Amino acid sequence: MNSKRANATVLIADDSAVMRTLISHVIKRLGYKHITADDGNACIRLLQDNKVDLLLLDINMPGKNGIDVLAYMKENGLEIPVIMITASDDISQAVQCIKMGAYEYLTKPVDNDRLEITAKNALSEQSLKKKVELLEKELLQKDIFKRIYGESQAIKECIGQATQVMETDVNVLINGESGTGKELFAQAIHNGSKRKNGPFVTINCAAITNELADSLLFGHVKGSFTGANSDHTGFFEQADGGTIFLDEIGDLNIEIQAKVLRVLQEHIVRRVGEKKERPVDFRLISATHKDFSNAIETGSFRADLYYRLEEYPLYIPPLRERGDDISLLAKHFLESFCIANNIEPLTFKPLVLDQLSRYDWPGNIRELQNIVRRSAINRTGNEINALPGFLSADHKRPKDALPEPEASHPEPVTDTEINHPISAPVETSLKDAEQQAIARAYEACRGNQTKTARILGISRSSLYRKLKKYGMEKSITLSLNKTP
Ligand SMILES: Nc1ncnc2c1ncn2[C@@H]1O[C@H](COP(=O)(O)OP(=O)(O)OP(=O)(O)O)[C@@H](O)[C@H]1O
Repeated sequence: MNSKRANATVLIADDSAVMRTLISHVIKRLGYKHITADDGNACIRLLQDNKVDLLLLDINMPGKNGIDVLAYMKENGLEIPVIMITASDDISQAVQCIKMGAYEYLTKPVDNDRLEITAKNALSEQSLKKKVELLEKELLQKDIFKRIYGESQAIKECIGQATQVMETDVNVLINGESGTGKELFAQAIHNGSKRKNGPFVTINCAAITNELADSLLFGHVKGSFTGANSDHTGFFEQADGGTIFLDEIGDLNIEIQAKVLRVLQEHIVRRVGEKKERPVDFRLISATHKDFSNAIETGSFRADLYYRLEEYPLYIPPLRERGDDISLLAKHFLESFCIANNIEPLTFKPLVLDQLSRYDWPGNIRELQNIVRRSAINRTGNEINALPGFLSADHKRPKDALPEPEASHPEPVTDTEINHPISAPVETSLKDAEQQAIARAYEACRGNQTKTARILGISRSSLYRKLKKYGMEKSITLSLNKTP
């Protein structure tokens, strides 16, 4: 017997003790676990408290009857197969139950062989349904993230997190260096959300001036100021039913921040020159490459707005932390370039791929894309064999430097490396101890943030925040680069 089905739990709900015993014997013989309820209310309680795979449900029970239980399951989205057990004069009720979604009905006295077959079929159909749902989800995920290339552990983690959050309506704050793909992720989250058929409105906050902010964000009515020649729908209203993406949110002027906060709290906008309030239904995704902790400390960014934006933080790692993704992306961009420009397929000489992978990519994927295009244009044959002066010397890593950390080439981290006792004096503050622990783990993992976070038992986003908070990111990176 399939071990998954052997673990199945069957709930038997019948007010007759004799029926419960008879059915339990059959279920036991099939190798399934069973629990029993003697009325409809007990059945609902057991459904609430247990993971039930199959329900055998009597129609006529005291308190809530079988039909009430079915109605409860429907209302609460409980998708468990139900086999109705009914007296032979209750066929019309049984038919009603099938219409309400029950899998099958059996009449009393229950024929054991029929019960066995029906229970087995119901469970295997259910497991097949779950497998199909899972496959559909995987296909959907592939489709949604199809523009995001990468096989590294780091990017897979980002896709995993984005998949989890996309079905919800929480605000997402995407953090990462410029050119890492923040906008691509924002779009993917929208495409995978229940708002996918609604608009996706992108605003570059750095480009919004104080004078135009109200009108751009909230709209205006004709004649409300000089030059307002017609009504204008603001960005928040344009995003009604969809997603608004506030890019470079860290650059939003402090005065505008207060206004954005109000809209986030109330989901109401008022156009300039109009008294009427308009409800707006949007989901907010924002992105920044900035360090918010400094901005909050210096008063240039409102803490209350930040906490609203960051209901779910998503950190996109820089390209240099994505190992083999550099070659993978370079080849992808080269192929796309050839197709788009109708030129014969080109390849990279291994030496060039090696040079690309030993570069720090301060401009991340955007920079890689540009360099691939330039090298394709400058090629002499079908193979790209040089990158004439394209890579800035400041960001090249010497040949004998440690390769950038990546999960697909994990550097073994020994217990002794990570389990150094923190030899701090008793009077050392918690903050110092935390800083030391992070520094040790970070160095032991050779700067691999994913591994560091795992070792410290915190999420990547928390690690990222802590590194920023202690101003450690840059100093640690520098010290790692100096490692002989
Ligand atoms: N994983 C990826 N696979 C393929 N293309 C990518 C990937 N990530 C980013 N790109 C491409 O790189 C470019 C930059 O991406 P994007 O604009 O999303 O980055 P960003 O982090 O929002 O940049 P900025 O901070 O400058 O706004 C785009 O052309 C995008 O299509």
